[in-house]
Amino acid sequence: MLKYKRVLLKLSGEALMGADKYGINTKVLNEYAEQIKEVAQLGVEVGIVIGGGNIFRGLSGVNKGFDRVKGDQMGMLATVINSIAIQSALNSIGQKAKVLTSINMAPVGEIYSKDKALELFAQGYVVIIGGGTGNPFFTTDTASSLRGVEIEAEVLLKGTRVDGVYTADPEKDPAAIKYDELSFDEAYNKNLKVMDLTSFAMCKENNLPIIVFDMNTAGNLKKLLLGEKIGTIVKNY
Ligand SMILES: Nc1ncnc2c1ncn2[C@@H]1O[C@H](COP(=O)(O)OP(=O)(O)OP(=O)(O)O)[C@@H](O)[C@H]1O
Ligand SMILES: O=c1ccn([C@@H]2O[C@H](COP(=O)(O)O)[C@@H](O)[C@H]2O)c(=O)[nH]1
Repeated sequence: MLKYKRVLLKLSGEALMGADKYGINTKVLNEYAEQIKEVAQLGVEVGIVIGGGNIFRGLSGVNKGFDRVKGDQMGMLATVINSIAIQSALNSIGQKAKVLTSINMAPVGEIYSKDKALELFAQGYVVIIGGGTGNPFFTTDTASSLRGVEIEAEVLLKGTRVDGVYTADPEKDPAAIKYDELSFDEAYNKNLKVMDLTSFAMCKENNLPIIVFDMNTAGNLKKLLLGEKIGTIVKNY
């Protein structure tokens, strides 16, 4: 039996690079598409927000002399490129999927609205929301909490390349210890950098639990949706 009927899946842009140094690794892309199709076919309504770190981040632009707002706009466009890639990979394996964008850019995708997203869910589409929040100075983590709350998702699934939330960044500190669960307050107060603070705050205020899990292990997404305990859950207690 399904544990969650409607979810917001946040995918890491950086994880989409796989072992490459830049851009989209098609093997990873296709594996993600297979996992998403598998749960969509079970009847789960899946909204997706994907990052852009495999292509461009506003802050790295600042280091190279770009104006922050322009850099962030470039970053938001990077998330649209990733969104189109996911849509295309899903379509090629027979899964209906559409991109909605937070910035007006038809014909790439229709402009995002809650109503449009729900209409597409009812028609069996996976809905990919590109362009972040549409505003600079935010991240796709915050976009995923915002869209997750808006579409009334039951959970925000953060699929990434680490298998949960740790006491410190596990990619930098081998002594870091994994949590099975923790509260938003703990995550916020300990400044655990797996999600940004704005995103944690938005989920806390709106009571949207987050599960951080390893999206690079095939089958994990399905197991989660069927109720298996994978990754780390962050929620209100
Ligand atoms: N306390 C922590 N626990 C787990 N991961 C952490 C922690 N602190 C930092 N991280 C890092 O957070 C990363 C996961 O975040 P995310 O999926 O947003 O990746 P990203 O590189 O920021 O991708 P994006 O391209 O979407 O911005 C992990 O790869 C990990 O290195
Ligand atoms: O609402 C948003 C979301 C994203 N950005 C910019 O895009 C890049 C890529 O997103 P990540 O979450 O870092 O993967 C981000 O660095 C910002 O520059 C944005 O401006 N507004």
